[in-house]
Amino acid sequence: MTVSSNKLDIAVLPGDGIGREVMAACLELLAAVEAKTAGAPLRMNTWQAGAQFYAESGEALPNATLDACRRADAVLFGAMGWPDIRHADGTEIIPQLDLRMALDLYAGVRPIRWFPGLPRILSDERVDDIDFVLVREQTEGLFHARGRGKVVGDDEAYDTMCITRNGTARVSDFAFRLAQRRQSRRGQARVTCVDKANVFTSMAFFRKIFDEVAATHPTIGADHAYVDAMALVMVKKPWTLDVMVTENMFGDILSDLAAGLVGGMGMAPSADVGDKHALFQPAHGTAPDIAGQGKANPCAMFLSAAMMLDWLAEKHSEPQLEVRARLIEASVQMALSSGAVPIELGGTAGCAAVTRETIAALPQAMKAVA
Ligand SMILES: NC(=O)c1ccc[n+]([C@@H]2O[C@H](COP(=O)([O-])OP(=O)(O)OC[C@H]3O[C@@H](n4cnc5c(N)ncnc54)[C@H](O)[C@@H]3O)[C@@H](O)[C@H]2O)c1
Ligand SMILES: CC(C)[C@H](C(=O)O)[C@@H](O)C(=O)O
Ligand SMILES: [Mg+2]
Repeated sequence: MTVSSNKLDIAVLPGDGIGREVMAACLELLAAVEAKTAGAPLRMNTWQAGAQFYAESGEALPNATLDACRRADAVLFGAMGWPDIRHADGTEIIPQLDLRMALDLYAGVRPIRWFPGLPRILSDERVDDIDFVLVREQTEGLFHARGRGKVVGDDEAYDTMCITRNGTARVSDFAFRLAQRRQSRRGQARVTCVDKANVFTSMAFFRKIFDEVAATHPTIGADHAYVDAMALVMVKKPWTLDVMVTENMFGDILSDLAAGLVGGMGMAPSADVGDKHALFQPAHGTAPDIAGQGKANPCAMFLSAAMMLDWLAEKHSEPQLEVRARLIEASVQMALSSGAVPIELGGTAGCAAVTRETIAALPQAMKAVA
């Protein structure tokens, strides 16, 4: 790690499709933010990986890229995968899953927040209060089956769910510690275990371990919900939710549902966090339907970069990086509420316009953050 030189190394992996477009916009924003603030400079180094790179070179995640991610202080990631580029078994080239495993990024942190001023998806005015975080276990669950699934004859196929004590305990503990930090801001906090413990042994085990961890955090509320019922609550009263922790596949599905509540995938940032490493990426994919058209909403990428700055600020005791994170959030809010409504939300602002307006809002955001 590079704290001694006071520079922080960021491995930048733009990936495929709109991953490249939102990453270019994000690097522009980060440079503009850095030019206006003190604190450690970020040294951005771009590395190859992804489906397109696989099609060209036969490698999805070259060793040089993986090593750079291991060495870096953080990884900033666009999106990877392309529906036409697949392995022989029909699955896709998605090296982000290899990165999650290699760097042991066990907590998928997916915050969902409403940005006032945007056209509402739900008519209820309490959507303004939507502010929850989905914490997704990311190293096991049903994704344990990746590369291990089997087809028997041509009649049956099996993928196996794996839930371990350690995997569940550490992600549950992560969720409670996150709730604790939110409690200091909001006055109360609750972690909901989202499972399917009414049917599956593995899920009853997940809940049992969650309950054991909850007992070690007596000041934070804890409850449970079945994943199907949670899908309903997310749509009917998402403003009641706080922190949720769930199995890998459930978290993948619910996080897209959650993004829909606040405008779409372009509003959903995320962080893949481990004990040593962290990777920051929008929750969305490469969006082949709009790639190359300048229509991508870069806000999720911008907000993921803000999450990276917060994580680096805490890890390296660099409060100026936290200021930069607040600046990005404030300027995104100002750009959105001053009329740069992304195409995804029914507006006319493409990737370039949202980026331009966000950068233009920086001076005003600096006054608000000061
Ligand atoms: N983190 C990742 O890298 C990641 C995540 C999901 C999917 N993928 C991959 O991406 C490819 C496409 O997957 P998909 O279509 O299921 O999901 P997707 O997230 O790429 O797109 C789903 C829908 O959301 C829209 N969308 C997504 N991001 C947007 C943005 N920033 N601005 C505006 N609209 C946006 C798309 O246009 C599309 O209509 C697949 O190859 C998939 O495996 C990668
Ligand atoms: C692309 C895919 C492997 C990935 C996942 O399923 O985790 C994505 O959907 C996500 O949500 O980050
Ligand atoms: Mg997903």
